[in-house]
Amino acid sequence: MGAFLLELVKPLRGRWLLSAGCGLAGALAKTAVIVLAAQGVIGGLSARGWLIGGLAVLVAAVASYGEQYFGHDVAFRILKNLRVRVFDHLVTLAPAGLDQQESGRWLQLIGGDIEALEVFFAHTLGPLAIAVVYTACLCVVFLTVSPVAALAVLLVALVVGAAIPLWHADRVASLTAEAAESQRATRQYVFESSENRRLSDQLGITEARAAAAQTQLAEAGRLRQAADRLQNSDRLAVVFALTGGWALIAWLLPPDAIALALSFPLLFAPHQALARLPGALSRGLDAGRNIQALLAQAPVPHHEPVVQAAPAAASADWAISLAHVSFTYPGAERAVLRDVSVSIKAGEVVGFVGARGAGKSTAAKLLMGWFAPDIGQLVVTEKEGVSAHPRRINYMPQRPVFFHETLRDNLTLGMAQPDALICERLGSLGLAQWLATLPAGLDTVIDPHHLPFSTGQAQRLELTRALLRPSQLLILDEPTSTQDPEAMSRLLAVVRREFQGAVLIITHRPETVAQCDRLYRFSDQQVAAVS
Ligand SMILES: Nc1ncnc2c1ncn2[C@@H]1O[C@H](COP(=O)(O)OP(=O)(O)OP(=O)(O)O)[C@@H](O)[C@H]1O
Repeated sequence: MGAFLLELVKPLRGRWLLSAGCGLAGALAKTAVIVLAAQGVIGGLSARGWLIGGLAVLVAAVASYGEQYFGHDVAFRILKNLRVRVFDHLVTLAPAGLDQQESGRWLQLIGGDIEALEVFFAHTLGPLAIAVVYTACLCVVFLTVSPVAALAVLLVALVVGAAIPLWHADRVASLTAEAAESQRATRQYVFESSENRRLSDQLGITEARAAAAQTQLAEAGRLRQAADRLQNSDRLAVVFALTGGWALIAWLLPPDAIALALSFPLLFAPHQALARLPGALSRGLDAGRNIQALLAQAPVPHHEPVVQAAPAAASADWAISLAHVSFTYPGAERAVLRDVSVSIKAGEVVGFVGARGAGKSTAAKLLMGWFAPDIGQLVVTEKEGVSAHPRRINYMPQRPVFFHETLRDNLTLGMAQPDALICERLGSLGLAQWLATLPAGLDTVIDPHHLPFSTGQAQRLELTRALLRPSQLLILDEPTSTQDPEAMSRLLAVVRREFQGAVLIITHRPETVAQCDRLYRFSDQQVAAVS
């Protein structure tokens, strides 16, 4: 873990050294100001003393600024680099690696964990390095007056900067970890609730979910406060340590070092800054572990089909099949599919039917090559001269997804498509009237949190999107779940008319089943062809 965290700071070590150097210079300059002030109070200060004091004030101010500037510069650069790395990695994990992952985990990683690392870099490594070097400098100064006094300084520095912060370290670490976990659960809860806001409204559970999220949020706050209280309670111990050290020093130092003795309790600010070390350290290490685990998660390689030549007399140009496939999800105990064979030919509309959880979507994911079968093969047969086989698959998931982009970009997903074609497709799916109501037509920006269309319209927009992307196999996962039977048969008629490739429909509804040329029924890990 330490190596991973150091590797993050390595490219920025120059700036980090500047920040730590400024911090050290600032701490030493402040110490000089305190001692010279004490000297001034007890017996007047020479002109040279005033000059040095004035310079020390200047150095302290400039160094403080430098420490903040370079320290935050390093922390924010690390934040940016990590966000880019995490995002790039998430892209490599999609789609199989992100399938069924908890949204709260991503939110916690991208929000909480990366920011905890920023705090970690800003408030642990720098202050620790400054405190260590500063202690050495302080000991050298006291050594010139009395070796025993230097030892006493070292002792007080160790008590204030190490022993007291470590006193409750275990308890603080566990409270901090609990607070982070509670925050993750809250994020998951809030995310799911806002995602399913319409459904929650319909079922009348919005209030209950909001109250539950509030309770969880309050619990995370309570745990964080408990950790803070524990760290704050150590302040009393610091006061005792400084008072004890002061008495010892006053007794040990010779009378001519009275200015040093007077200023003694004010010389340990860098050590007191370490009070938050255990909390920031444990949270930073925890966050580092989460991020490292994500970055170490290997992408599931796209599974390529076995390509075979189809006989010239074959009825279709190409076909894609699962041949005697068995499959268990990584980490799951029970196989979802056992010795399953399905096949889809060019031009067909095939339906996958069966109870919830029977493995219909899993079979579709295997056809798309998201996962490799444990046993059996993904096979594509194609006639000679058919250059592209159905690896160009369009998948319309159960839950429509929209981005904070214009309607045009939401539908084309960055592909250049003429507006006339987009409008024609929207019209054929019964959305022309709705389009006319939009203030800026295709340029209207869609806000995913305030969608300007119903759930049924959302599904038709998804279908428009699928029909706008050239593909050979269109997989529709529950495409008609929010449509009434009449609208649904109209939609499927449009798909049959507008789409030249093969269509695979995953469904529960008998009306949809009636539109299919052939059916496969999934049940109890098996599949049967229904004539
Ligand atoms: N990524 C995954 N990791 C682990 N288990 C999964 C994953 N995806 C699905 N499953 C499990 O595999 C089984 C089959 O799920 P699948 O989604 O294929 O069923 P389905 O027939 O499409 O159901 P539905 O009609 O509800 O969508 C279920 O028990 C599901 O919980």
